[in-house]
Amino acid sequence: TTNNSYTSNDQTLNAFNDTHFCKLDRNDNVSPSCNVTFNELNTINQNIRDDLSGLLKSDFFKYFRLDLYKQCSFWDANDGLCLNRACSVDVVEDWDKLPEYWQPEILGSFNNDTMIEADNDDDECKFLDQLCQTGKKLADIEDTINYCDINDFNGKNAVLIDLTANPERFTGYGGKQAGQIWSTIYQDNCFTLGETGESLVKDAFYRLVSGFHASIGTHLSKEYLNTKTGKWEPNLDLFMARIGNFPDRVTNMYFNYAVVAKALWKIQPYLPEFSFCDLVNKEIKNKMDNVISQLDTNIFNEDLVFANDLSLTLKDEFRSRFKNVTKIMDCVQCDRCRLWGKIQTTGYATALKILFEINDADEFTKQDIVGKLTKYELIALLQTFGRLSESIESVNLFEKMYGKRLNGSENRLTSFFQNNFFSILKKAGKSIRYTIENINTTKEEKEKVDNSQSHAFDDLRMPKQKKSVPKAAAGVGSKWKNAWETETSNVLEAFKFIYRSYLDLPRNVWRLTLGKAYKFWNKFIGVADYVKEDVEEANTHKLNIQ
Ligand SMILES: Cc1cc2nc3c(=O)[nH]c(=O)nc-3n(C[C@H](O)[C@H](O)[C@H](O)COP(=O)(O)OP(=O)(O)OC[C@H]3O[C@@H](n4cnc5c(N)ncnc54)[C@H](O)[C@@H]3O)c2cc1C
Repeated sequence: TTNNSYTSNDQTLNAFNDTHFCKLDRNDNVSPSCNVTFNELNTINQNIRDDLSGLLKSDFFKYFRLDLYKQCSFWDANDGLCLNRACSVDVVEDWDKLPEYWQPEILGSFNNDTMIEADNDDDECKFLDQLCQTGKKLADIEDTINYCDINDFNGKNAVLIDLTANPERFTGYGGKQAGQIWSTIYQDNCFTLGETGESLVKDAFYRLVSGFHASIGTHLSKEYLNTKTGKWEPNLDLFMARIGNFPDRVTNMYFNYAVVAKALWKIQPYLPEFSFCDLVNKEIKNKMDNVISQLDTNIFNEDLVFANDLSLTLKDEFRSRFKNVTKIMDCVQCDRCRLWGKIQTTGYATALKILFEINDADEFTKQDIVGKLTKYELIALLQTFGRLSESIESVNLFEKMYGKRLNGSENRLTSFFQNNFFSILKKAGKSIRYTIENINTTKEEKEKVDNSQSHAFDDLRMPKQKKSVPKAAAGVGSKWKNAWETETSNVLEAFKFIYRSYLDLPRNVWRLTLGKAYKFWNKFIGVADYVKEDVEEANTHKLNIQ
């Protein structure tokens, strides 16, 4: 099933105009369980970005093993194959180029069966032991504390994949099949009724899934194929239609960032005990340390999600439902999407295991759980954090693009002609209508409208929309006086705008022509296009119509 072309249809443009993008209060906490604001997470993310990217591109973290042909256990998933080139995965075939610790002799034969079946003394066990220094047999790993199937990565059909050669981006996968997967995942959010703390657990589960979904949507909008230029570039309209217009989805991405960050923070004390193969050990540990030391415990309070009196059954249910989410990735009919879907769900599953299964008061369980993490869980955890880090960076990028478009500097000439006299008159007309309607609407009616626009998440404080029209005073006389003052100021503003626009026009046209001429000349003589169109800001005068 493919959904190859995305054009800005009317729905998108309307969505863009009515956007909620700027209505998130960046100084609010991300959620009741996170003692950190959106702004603080943005700063943390900026500080760790370079080290994290370097870490994820290192030979140790950039390879992953996965069985891309595992059968979907939920339904017959043969009704839609993604045949786009972008859906495919390039697997590693040139083994000679791989670092020593990924060589088949060290990994163990790919024809061996799953980990559980693996002989305790075989090379793969030794390799994993070397990573975590557990000295424990793999068959000992308790499956009752896992939030994913950790055998997924060792099946006989598992292939080795270089993640840097297969970035997560727009693939064209979508339609009924992808929709079915998402709706099945959201249905997993139906917990047994009547359990204590059910709503918090349900809320956490929903946020995790929605944040994961939003993060994918952000990546595919950030790296979208522009079919005209053949380049991968950010698509603001697509981002707004899928994520930007939904503050709860943006919030959920930040929530997921906090969850995974806290899990990483929790394993930091055990970092010296990890052994990442002699060659890269020190370098990897330094980088991990640089990243994790920027995080702190307040980012997320896992104890608030699973309340103390929470019954074990509800926790078991949470675990098995999340396991289902990781399993349903086998039904994704686009290999590239399945790869990243599996990595991220495994990353979340690992974070949940660290957060919810470790008993802080019991040092033995801590060491036991962290010590038994497999290489794949660790890679998935870091890669998932990397995906979320990029999502947050992208949200900030899209916000800048959004601001630019709103201020009209993206297309100055178009914006100039859009703001011609007639559209100003139209805006002024709307404004008069709005003023009169506002005067005639009773206080109760206004409150009703405001309440109907309230959002699903109570903890997400959305600043009330600023009313630019002055509040009508009690008397009818002063209402008409206010309306008259507003309208005269609008008419004056309109005339000022037109006057300034005609003054600025020759200069803006000259700058635009010069910019284009530079570009054309560079293209003609074949040098890099170093002159950006927005090098010089054009003179713009903002229209302040009320
Ligand atoms: C596991 C998986 C991985 C994928 N990876 C990729 C990829 O790498 N590249 C790619 O191009 N496509 C990928 N896709 C496809 C992509 O997620 C969309 O399904 C596809 O682009 C079609 O989008 P859509 O607008 O029809 O709505 P969908 O994204 O399919 O969403 C279905 C419905 O869910 C609701 N919804 C949407 N987002 C959220 C949210 N964050 N929170 C709550 N509700 C929401 C909306 O009501 C929406 O109509 C993947 C799909 C899956 C299932």
